[in-house]
Amino acid sequence: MGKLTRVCVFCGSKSGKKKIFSDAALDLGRQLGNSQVERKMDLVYGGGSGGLMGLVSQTVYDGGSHVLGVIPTALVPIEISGRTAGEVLIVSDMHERKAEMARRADAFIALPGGYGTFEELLEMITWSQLGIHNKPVSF
Ligand SMILES: CC(C)=CCNc1ncnc2c1ncn2[C@@H]1O[C@H](COP(=O)(O)O)[C@@H](O)[C@H]1O
Repeated sequence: MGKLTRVCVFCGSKSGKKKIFSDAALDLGRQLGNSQVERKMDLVYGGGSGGLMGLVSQTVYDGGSHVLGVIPTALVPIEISGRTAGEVLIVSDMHERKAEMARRADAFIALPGGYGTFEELLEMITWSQLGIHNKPVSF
């Protein structure tokens, strides 16, 4: 396995009811963005500006790592309100979004989320099982 430089994080478009969810998002964001930490990495994520997605992306960006959000055109008005942290790649549909996220990342991490997070995580696990990629998946 090559060096891990860019991680894809799947997580909720909402913050959820428990503080522990946003604590986990902040903690991961700080580790990825912090140059003092061995795990400093760039971020690929779903591009949303709210919920845990917004929290992780802003924290990684504030820490100084590169952030790329990948979002389908149709979801821009739904998942982006106000400013997003870092660069945004607008794609045509959900399939392209997942394919771009998978292609651009060296590893995948899922944080708490809803059905969307679950779907993304399971797809990366099944792609690994089928040998479509050989990248670590953690949750
Ligand atoms: C059309 C199609 C292929 C649907 C498959 N379903 C999905 N595939 C990929 N990402 C998704 C899907 N459903 C929701 N998401 C995304 O997953 C992210 C987290 O959603 P959630 O808050 O965990 O809920 C959101 O950005 C949401 O847009």
